Amino acid sequence: MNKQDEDRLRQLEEENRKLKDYIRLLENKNNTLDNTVQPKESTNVDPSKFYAYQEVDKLLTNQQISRFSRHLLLPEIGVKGQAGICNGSVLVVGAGGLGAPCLLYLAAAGVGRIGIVDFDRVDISNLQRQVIHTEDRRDQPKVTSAAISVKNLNSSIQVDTYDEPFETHNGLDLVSKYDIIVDASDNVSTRYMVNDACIIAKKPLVSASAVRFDGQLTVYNYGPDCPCYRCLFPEAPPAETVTNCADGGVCGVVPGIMGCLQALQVLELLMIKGGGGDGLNVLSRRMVLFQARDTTFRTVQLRKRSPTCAVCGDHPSITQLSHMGAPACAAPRSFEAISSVLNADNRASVMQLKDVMDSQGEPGGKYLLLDVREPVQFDIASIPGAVNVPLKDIKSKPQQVEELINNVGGDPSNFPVYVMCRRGVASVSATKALVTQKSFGNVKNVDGGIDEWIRLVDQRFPSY
Ligand SMILES: Nc1ncnc2c1ncn2[C@@H]1O[C@H](COP(=O)(O)OP(=O)(O)OP(=O)(O)O)[C@@H](O)[C@H]1O
Repeated sequence: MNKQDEDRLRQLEEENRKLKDYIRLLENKNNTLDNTVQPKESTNVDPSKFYAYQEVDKLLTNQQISRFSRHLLLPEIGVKGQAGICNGSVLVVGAGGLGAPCLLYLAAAGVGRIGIVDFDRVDISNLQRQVIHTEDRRDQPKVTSAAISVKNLNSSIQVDTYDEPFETHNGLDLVSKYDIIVDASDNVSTRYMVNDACIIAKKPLVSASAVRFDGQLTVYNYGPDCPCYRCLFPEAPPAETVTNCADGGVCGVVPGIMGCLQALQVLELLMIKGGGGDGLNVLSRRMVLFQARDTTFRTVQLRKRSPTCAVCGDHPSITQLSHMGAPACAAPRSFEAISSVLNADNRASVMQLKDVMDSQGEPGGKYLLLDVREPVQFDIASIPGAVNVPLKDIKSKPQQVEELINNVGGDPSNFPVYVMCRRGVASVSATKALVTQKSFGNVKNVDGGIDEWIRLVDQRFPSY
């Protein structure tokens, strides 16, 4: 360490010591004001020595000084940084896996006004990672549940709840009410809408995603040459290439980590806005990639803002919000609509499958029940007698199915094959793949799959 650094360090230590004394003094003063607490005797500190900290009194209340003292002790945060946090406002889109930890840390850090927008209700499968919700709040709006937890943590902040989707008609209005926006949603359409709204309303956007064991984080629309989401992804990816947590799964801690990192970026932005945040580098034009399998973080440089970007480019064509892909809260396509592409001969209802099972016994010798889910899902639960051949194998090696039929002495040209999956989507593809093979003469998709089986036949089958 050089002499200059040593001097600076000594100076900081001295300032910290004084600040600690000052905080102690104020704590004593607060306690005196609070009649339930006996006043502590001040040590031998003379308040007249602390004229240098008069400014503190103006930026933060005494209660805030006591509450956030551990922040104030950090030179990077200091009084101005904390005041920036306390006076700041943040809108969090999505109170799910990312939003839950992010909201809790924003509240704990004292962000003055927090807006929460989500249209969903608390489901038991959320609790594995959405730590802001609780068992007794099942079926409650997520925004209400999140607001309760946030207020329990810090009653002094203002919480605005929006029990509705962030949409084309309300997005701009919502964004314009807050300093910083957090995208904690889970779908492409919302990502584009939130991005575009932030560009149009000139707000920094802290964006993250988490699925399986992977997380990503960046800050858009902040600093010179910073690209926006649309600069990086001008076209929405095909729907079938996007994996969400409900289908792909997610290790609960991963969104926890990424949501905390989002909170950190928000706090840095607010500190800087308040005039503090010395030495803090906001994650703009860089993206953090977290890989939980071997616990690695990687930071990659992002390309510059694109001058041809449709929303932040030199000649933007987008000035209003619109959808890229299906709206987040639109009802998913019904299984009836999905299976209607098949001929009636190639379809069976779950009740028809049940009748076959009741009359002919478990699948095996007289008919085949092909479960085309991934093995990891088949292992969760399956119908007795079902055989697991994942969709990709059916497409690449349909002869596997022929072998299964041959093994029980059947003739593929008329042996009944029922094809099933979780929701009746993959099974339609599998049925189509088998039907196009001339060798199979009696293939039926089980419409609606296991979800429908649970609804109409067996409620004891675990839903996931
Ligand atoms: N346009 C939107 N407006 C408001 N909230 C949204 C929007 N799009 C997504 N969300 C919310 O973002 C949250 C994302 O959370 P998460 O990724 O953990 O998924 P989930 O839907 O809660 O759970 P799962 O995918 O396992 O069913 C959800 O609560 C969802 O309702």
